[in-house]
This record gives sequence, structure tokens and C-alpha cells, in this order.
Amino acid sequence: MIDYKAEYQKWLHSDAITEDERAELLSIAGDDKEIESRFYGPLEFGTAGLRGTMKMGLHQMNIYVIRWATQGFANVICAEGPAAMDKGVAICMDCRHHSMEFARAAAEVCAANGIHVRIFESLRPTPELSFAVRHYGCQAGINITASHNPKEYNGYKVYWSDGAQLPPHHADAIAKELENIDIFTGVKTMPFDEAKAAGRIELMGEETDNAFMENVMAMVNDRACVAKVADDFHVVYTPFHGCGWKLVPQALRDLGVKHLHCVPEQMVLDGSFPTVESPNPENPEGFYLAIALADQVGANFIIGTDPDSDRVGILVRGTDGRFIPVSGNQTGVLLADYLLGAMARNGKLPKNAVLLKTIVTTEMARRVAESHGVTCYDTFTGFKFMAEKKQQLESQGLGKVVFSYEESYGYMLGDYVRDKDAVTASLLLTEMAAWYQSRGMTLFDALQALYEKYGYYGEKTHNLVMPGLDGLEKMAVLMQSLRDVPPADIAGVAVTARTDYKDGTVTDCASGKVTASELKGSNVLRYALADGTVILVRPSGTEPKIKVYILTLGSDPKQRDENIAKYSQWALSLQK
Ligand SMILES: O=P(O)(O)OC[C@H]1O[C@H](O)[C@H](O)[C@@H](O)[C@@H]1O
Repeated sequence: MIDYKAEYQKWLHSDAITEDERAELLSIAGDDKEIESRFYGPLEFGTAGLRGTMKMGLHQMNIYVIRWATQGFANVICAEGPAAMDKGVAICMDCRHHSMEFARAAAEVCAANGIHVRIFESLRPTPELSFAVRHYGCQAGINITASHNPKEYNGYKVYWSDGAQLPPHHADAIAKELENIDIFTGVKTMPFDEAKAAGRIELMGEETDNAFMENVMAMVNDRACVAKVADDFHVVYTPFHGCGWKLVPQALRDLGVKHLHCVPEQMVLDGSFPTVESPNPENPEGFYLAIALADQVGANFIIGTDPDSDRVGILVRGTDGRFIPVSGNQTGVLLADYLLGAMARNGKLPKNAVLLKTIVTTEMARRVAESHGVTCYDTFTGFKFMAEKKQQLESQGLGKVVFSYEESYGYMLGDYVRDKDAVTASLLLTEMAAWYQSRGMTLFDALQALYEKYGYYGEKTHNLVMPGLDGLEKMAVLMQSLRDVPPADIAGVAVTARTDYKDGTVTDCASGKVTASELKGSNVLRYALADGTVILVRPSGTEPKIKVYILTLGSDPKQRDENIAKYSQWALSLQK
């Protein structure tokens, strides 16, 4: 831990900051708790890079932290040699306040360090950044986005030459560099326009969109089914004020959707997200305008993408005519079943096809994959791990990954991106909805059919929110207490095996025998229960909360729901 009081004073008296920024810092003078929480240490690279609220401070997102992080990243890129510096970096930003300013600041630092920069002229979907890194053969990528977080946040995602976010050991190298760089005096920078005039910064725009969209549209499996239902197929779409606004509607229209209704209020780009509490498609409340529009136009299918358009959520009409949110687990299962079937029908399913999911994603996905003759592997949370696994399997000829997904509304498809991609996913989800409609089924019907075939799987994630420095402490105490006194039973059902993914051990609870788990090195605990339920506990890597995942299976919907209810009680009891 650094001396937060000294760090605060350093910032307060720095010549580098503006008078407004100094005033902001002065306004917290005397508030020791606030000073500590803003200055106790740097932000850490978590599940998806750096993320924090936009305030002055070391443990915050502001232009000084952006420049500093970029100097650290620039050192890592320069260490690869002149060829890597020429390959350069692609930079992207979302719709948030300050995203463009931060992106340009990152470009200025890279350029001053002799690294060639390609920066999007305006906001773009996150998957397009991953694509651009690969397409232009860049050494690295930077994305200024806090994805689906509330409006007060911003973030800094870093990518390497494969178009995937940096794995932890690589992110650690940046953190190590930062230890030796002074945040105010140790950063090289040059004016944007000067760097642009000198050819050190290039802009990306429509040409990159076109190249990306060519790849996206090549993923379509069945245009005919869309054409068949097009006259009665109404789709409602919302970008939640963010980056999906242009390319998602373009993709759906190109697919052949004739009746696409975009929620007008949420097509307005705005980092304040004025129509929603949270721009996260995981929260169904944000869909109220989309539902009203769908009712007005008679649509059965609603799609929403988050502000950087990497995650996507859908709602479908149930039998009673009301809209039901489909969870990320369920959407992934539906899409996996549809895609693997469609690829097989088209003769495009490779013999060694693989589906990737995370350890906290439903086991139903494995059942679906295996019933299509496809192998399913698990990774830790985060698309960097899925990208790594894809690379590892494909480079060794051990499998061809055709679909990767996480319960947190993220889907990665095709070979042209290495991150979750709500543009391609929206396209294929729409194709899937049309395909079922062409067979007289809604997606709700399709999901029920999958439950009947594979079993009544049910999932529920509880977020135990623990904000601030106290929260960090509480989270650590909770994880430690679960390690010190492992539960012998949960809600009266025996724990048969427990896995600690931190040290990679699996303990058989009856015999006490310890074996090695397949994955290792992440702060996650897993409990396998006697009734087949699995419960996992982990601190989130993007928000101040502990996540408790319940993955259960019932012999019928009633039993499934009862399981979820009883295990939920246990999950909630962890928040003292
Ligand atoms: O569970 P967390 O660590 O908060 O991460 C939740 C999600 O955050 C981001 O969206 C990442 O890109 C995902 O890979 C991750 O699943």
C-alpha cells in the first residue's frame, strides 16, 4: 500500500493539473476516507482491464491515469522492438463522457513513444477494435470503455496482436513498468494534430467498418428463413445510447429484416444514459421503452446491446403475451443449439468442432454441444481466457472453436474477433428467431423444447455488493472464511466435492482425498452438491461485489425453481 496522504499531496501540488482539478481535490481535503479510497494504490488490471469512476485520484479513471497506463503499455510494446512499434496500436472508444478525450490522450502518448497509431474517428463497437488489431496486423490495441457499467465509470482495455485482451501475466508486465514511471513527469506525449500531420496517427473510419461488416455478414447461415418470414417478422432493437447504434441495425437490415424498429430515445448517443438506471442488458428494467415499442408494433423479439456493443440481451414473448428476459445462460444455449444445427445442415460444422464456456456458465451448454458431437471446454471468466484457449486448441490441431460464450451476455463467433461481439451475436440471434418463426415457434417455445430434451437446468447469480475499501476487506474476509471453514452442506444438501481454483485443488468431501483441478490460478470456490447442483463463489473482477452462481437441475420446472430458491437463501446469507 502506498502512503495515500502523501500521494494526495503530490497530486494537489502538481503543476500538471488544471485549476478545476485542483478544486476537485481541495473539495475532499479533510475527508480522510475519501482520500484513502482515491489514493491508496493504482487501479488493477481485472477481468477486463482497468475500470473505475471518473474522478481525480490514482485509484480512479482520469486523463493522468490514462496517460500513465499508456506509457506503461508503450514501454511493453517498445520492448518488442522497432517492428512492433511500426505495427503499432489500434485505439477505440465508446460513447461515455471523456472517452474520446482519453482515447486521444492515449494516442498522443503512443505517438510520442514512436508507436504508430490507428484511432477510430468516432466511437465504435468493442469487437471492431479486436477486429482492427487483427485486420491491420497491429501489435496491440487500447479501448476506452467501461462497457455496461453505470455512467460514472470509465475503463481501459488492453489488447495484444491476436486481438484478445491481455492475459494476466502480460497485464502484470504493464503494472511492473508503472512502478517506475512518475504519473506526472514520467510520461511522453505530443500534440494530436502534430502527430497526425507527421503520419504517426492515422484515423480509421468507414473503410474499417466495411471490412468488419464483410466478415460479420459472412457468418449468416440461412437467409432464406429470414426472407420467408420477413413480412411478419418485427424486431425491436436498442443500443442503450451506445456504439451498437449504427452497425447492428445495418447488419439486421442486410440480413433481410424488413421491419426493424429501433428505440428512438435510446438511439441518441449519450454517455449519461438518460433513459436508464443502468445501460446493462442484464438488467431487464432498461428494456421498458423497447417493450412499449414492441407492443405498439407487434414485435415478438427484442434485442439490446450495451454501450460498447460487446454484450447483448434479448427478450421474447411468453405464452401469455408478456415479454420475458432470456438470461445469458439461456441465450447461449439457444444459440449454440441453433448454430451447431445450422452449421451441420450447411455442411460447415468442422469434425473437431469445439464450444467454449466459462466455469460459471450452465452445464446445459455442455449437454447441447455434446449432443451435436461437439466438445465443450471450460475457462475462467473473461474472453481473454477463451481467446487463449481457442488459440491453444487451434494451433495444436486439437479442435476448431466455433462458439464461445459466458453467462454474462457475451458471445464470440467466427475467427475475425477475439472478444465478445454483440454485432455478430445480434445478427445470428435474429436469424435464429426468424428460423424458429419460419417453423411456427417463438424463441420461448424453442427454449421450452430444449428443457424438455436436455433437462430442467436453472441458474441464478447473486451479487453481494461490497463497495469501497471496507468492501474489499469484507470480500477478502468472506473468501477466507469459506476456505477456513468449508460448508459441509448447503441448505441441508451435502457438499460432495469442493474445488479451490486458487491453488487448483479438488477435495472429495467423503474421503478427504485431494486431487488437482483442470484449471488453476483464480480466486474462485466451487461446491458440488449431492443433488447435482453446483455453486460457485468469486469476487467480481469488474465491480465491487462477490458473485455467487447457482447452477442447478431439477426433474421438472417446479423442482428447479425450489432448488434455486433454497440455494439463494444460502447465497444471500453470506452478505452479513
Ligand atoms: O464477473 P466479472 O469479473 O465482473 O466479469 C463480468 C464480465 O465483465 C466483462 O463484461 C468481461 O468482458 C466479461 O468477460 C466478464 O464475464
